[in-house]
Amino acid sequence: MTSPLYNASGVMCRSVEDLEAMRASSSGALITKSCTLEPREGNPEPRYFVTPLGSINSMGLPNYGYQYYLDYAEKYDYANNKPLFISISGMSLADNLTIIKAFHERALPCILEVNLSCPNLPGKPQLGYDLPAAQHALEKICEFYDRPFGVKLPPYFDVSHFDQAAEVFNKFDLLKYVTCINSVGNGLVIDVDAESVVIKPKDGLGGLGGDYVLPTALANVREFVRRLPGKQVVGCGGVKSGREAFMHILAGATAVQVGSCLYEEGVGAFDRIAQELKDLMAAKGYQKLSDFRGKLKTL
Ligand SMILES: CC(C)(C)CCc1c(C(=O)O)[nH]c(=O)[nH]c1=O
Repeated sequence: MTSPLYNASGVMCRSVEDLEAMRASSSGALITKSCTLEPREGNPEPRYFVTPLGSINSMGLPNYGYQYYLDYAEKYDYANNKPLFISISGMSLADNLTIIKAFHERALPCILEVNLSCPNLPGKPQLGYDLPAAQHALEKICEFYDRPFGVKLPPYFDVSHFDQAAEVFNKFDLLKYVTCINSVGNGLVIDVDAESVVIKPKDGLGGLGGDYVLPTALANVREFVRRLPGKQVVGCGGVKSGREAFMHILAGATAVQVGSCLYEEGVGAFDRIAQELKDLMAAKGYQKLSDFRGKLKTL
């Protein structure tokens, strides 16, 4: 069976070496690091920090520029390999459109995923939190892009925001899936002994991953599954064993991404988590994911 697990964008996917390690792993797919028009160094280090409860990062979009990933996508052997997703996070709408147009011209089988945590105009919230701007961006993309694509969503925390966001996404038939969630933004991890923050950028503020975000990730998956008929939801956030993968699928996820845990454990995480999920399903008498997908009970 093809694994329902793959990497969260940003982890094990910046270089061709990373991508080839993902392709050789037991994951069911792979996604690239969000790319920009030009290559970027990213933020000063330390910019990723591991804690007992997960991770905090302010990488700053380090990537080799979109042509690097376009080149990888052109050389990719789609007939004999798992699906390839390309994450796009231009520094402006114009950059996003330039990048998407370049991929569109090549008509490759890879699937584009627009990272809505991408920067907006200076001083404005990220696109995912500026829904009129997100709708405008999606309209400009769909003026020419005519193939299925997805978006990576930041976490939402207010029910009205689930409603407003879903209202935008439901306007776009080619938007076939959403990935919930990106890291929980602007957390602050403190080292008591050093009396200091743990990452250099943004005076220590960074996106949280791991155990910190699991309940928020599950809520976003379940709420968007309910609100986006005909679309799929990919679960991301807090997956470190078969149990969390099971939770995401029970909440309605079609597939499940692994970020912080993959960063720490490496590609062995895919084998371990898939086996744990298989064992859990067997113990519960489930043969396939659709036996329990979206069947979370309420009280
Ligand atoms: C936060 C941005 C730098 C604007 C986008 C890239 C990104 C980063 C990153 O490159 O810092 N980290 C995340 O956890 N999620 C992301 O979407």
